Amino acid sequence: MSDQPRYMSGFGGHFETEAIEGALPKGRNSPQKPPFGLYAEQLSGSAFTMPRSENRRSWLYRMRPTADHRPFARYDGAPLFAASADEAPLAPNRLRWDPPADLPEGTDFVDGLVTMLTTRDPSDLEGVAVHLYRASKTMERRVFVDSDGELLVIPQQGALRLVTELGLLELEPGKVGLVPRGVKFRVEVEGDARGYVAENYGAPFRLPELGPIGSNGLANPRDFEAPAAWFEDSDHPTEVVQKSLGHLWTTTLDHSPLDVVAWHGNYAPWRYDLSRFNVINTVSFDHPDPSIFTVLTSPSNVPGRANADFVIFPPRWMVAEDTFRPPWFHRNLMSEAMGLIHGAYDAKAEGFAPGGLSLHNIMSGHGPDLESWQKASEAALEPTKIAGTMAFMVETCWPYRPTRFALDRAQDDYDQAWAGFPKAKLPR
Ligand SMILES: O=C(O)Cc1cc(O)ccc1O
Ligand SMILES: [Fe+2]
Repeated sequence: MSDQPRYMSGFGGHFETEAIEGALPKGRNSPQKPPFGLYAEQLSGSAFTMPRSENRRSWLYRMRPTADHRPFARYDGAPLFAASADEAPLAPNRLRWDPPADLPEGTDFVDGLVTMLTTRDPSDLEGVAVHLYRASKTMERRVFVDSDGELLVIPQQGALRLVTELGLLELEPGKVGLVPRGVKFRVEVEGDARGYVAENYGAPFRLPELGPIGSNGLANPRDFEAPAAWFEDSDHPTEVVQKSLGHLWTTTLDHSPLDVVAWHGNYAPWRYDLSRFNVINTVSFDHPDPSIFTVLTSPSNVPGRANADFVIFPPRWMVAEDTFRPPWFHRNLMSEAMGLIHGAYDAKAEGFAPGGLSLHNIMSGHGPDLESWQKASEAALEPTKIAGTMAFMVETCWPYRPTRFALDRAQDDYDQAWAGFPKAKLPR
């Protein structure tokens, strides 16, 4: 078995994969005696009885059952992670953050997670939280697992290697990776890695419907890569840090739980290269709603009103005629958290740096800052390419609430982005 990741292509596919030939039972899920004395374990990411289109489960064939563990105790090694929202009433202000200068130093991925924005409670099975991470140490002899939601990892600086129960995923800025709810993993890093994590407590992310766009476009299913089976046979004590019901817990196993030798099913991690996104936009006039840039959506119970949308603003041509091309001024029902992987965002000339974050919550007025508005109002409307940039948005119907850490570090002059607009001149 090589330590070189191998991938299988397709979003939501029913995969089967074995790291050792003959490890995967044929024709049944739970034979009386699985090959080599492996344990069969079903991991369900949906209720058993959900419709086929919603049903997600995989069968894992592992060296020991997950059930073999001792009790969990409170974990306090990641004090800024799993923090709840600040309890004071939240003013309807727009908020923005520079990349925090005081993210944890010298930590691994788990201890380097910092919760910035939260919605709902994980036990609602709805909502999304936005975290930052800084990791300069590989997770040694420990793994993390999140019972509260799936994790969309969005690197901004530095490469990560996700060693998951189902296989290996390599990520670097420009790629995103998803670890499903309940899947254990450790993160290996070289150097100082930073980025964002969207933790989705609700329905798992899926590709949006394409409607009149047709059968191709936006994120295409074949560009998603799930890992082939990979395992480690280690009898070293291994710590499991688990996030459950909004808190962190720890227990230590006498082995590595990354011991899944074979698996099959449609509940699996994946990675996706954002540069594969097929951007659709106007070729005539007007700036369409940003829903055209949706990579993934987690629906809520209200049709069309997402629990969470992961939206990107990739390099693209702007050709609209007689049009104010950047985002227009707007107020929304949906709440928008935005991050920047690299480059500059076309609605913000200043103050929104790679690694930074902004929050435009329910009904708060926002849009281009003064400088972006001035430039775009006067620009010659030739075809121009927006290049060298990748911003993203985690949009949700549940208004965000920042943590204390976030509130204490918000820029104090963000409102100035929209100060000084000239008054319209009406005919006399
Ligand atoms: O910059 C923002 O606020 C995100 C955004 C972009 C866009 O093109 C249209 C609407 C919108 O909320
Ligand atoms: Fe917006």
